[in-house]
Amino acid sequence: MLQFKDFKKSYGSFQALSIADFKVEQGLYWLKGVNGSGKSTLLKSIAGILSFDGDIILNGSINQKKEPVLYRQLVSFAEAEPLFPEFLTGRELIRLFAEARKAEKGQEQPYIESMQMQSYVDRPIGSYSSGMNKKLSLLLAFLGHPKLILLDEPLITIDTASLEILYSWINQRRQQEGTGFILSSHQSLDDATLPKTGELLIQNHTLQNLDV
Ligand SMILES: Nc1ncnc2c1ncn2[C@@H]1O[C@H](COP(=O)(O)OP(=O)(O)OP(=O)(O)O)[C@@H](O)[C@H]1O
Repeated sequence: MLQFKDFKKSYGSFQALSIADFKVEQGLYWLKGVNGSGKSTLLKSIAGILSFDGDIILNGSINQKKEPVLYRQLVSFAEAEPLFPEFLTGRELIRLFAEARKAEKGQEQPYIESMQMQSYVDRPIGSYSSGMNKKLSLLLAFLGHPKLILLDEPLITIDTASLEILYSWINQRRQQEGTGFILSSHQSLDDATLPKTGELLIQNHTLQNLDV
């Protein structure tokens, strides 16, 4: 699903991550690591938001640096603490993302309904609570048909019922489209409704795969 080649990410003179050669097979992974270990840095690098040295390759051939448009259509990302333009409504933002990802018309509607966003999706985002904002960011990550969905701290802010809905979205995409997922979390999540392939651990600036 994902391959790192001579990957290095530094902030100024501080090297945050260094991954020589590492492959992540298709599946659902929990990305773990203590505060400051580099989880968000890694996810933002995979998403194409941060610059880095080396290469990240999707599905064996799509190099983020060589085919950035195609790559970004196939990899979506929901930030841990999303910030959106406050003057747009949720639905306006959904339309923008849907167009960029070439989503079919109306794809968002079942997601809006299952997450019970109907009452506020047409209101400006500036009026949203943090949980409403988080649900919107999760929905945006599912628009179109990405091959890989990255969710940074999906468990924070949303309530337990919404978490179950999110799990059902993830399971459905995995079953129907074979979508890959990398989810970061501080908490251990051994939930039978979300069978995982493995755990990725960031330690000492590098990445390990812990088989489960
Ligand atoms: N914009 C930045 N400028 C300088 N250093 C940064 C920047 N962003 C992150 N870092 C550093 O990179 C390292 C990794 O940070 P990152 O936010 O990726 O960790 P994290 O594992 O997501 O942390 P947390 O669990 O606390 O959210 C930390 O040492 C942090 O101080």
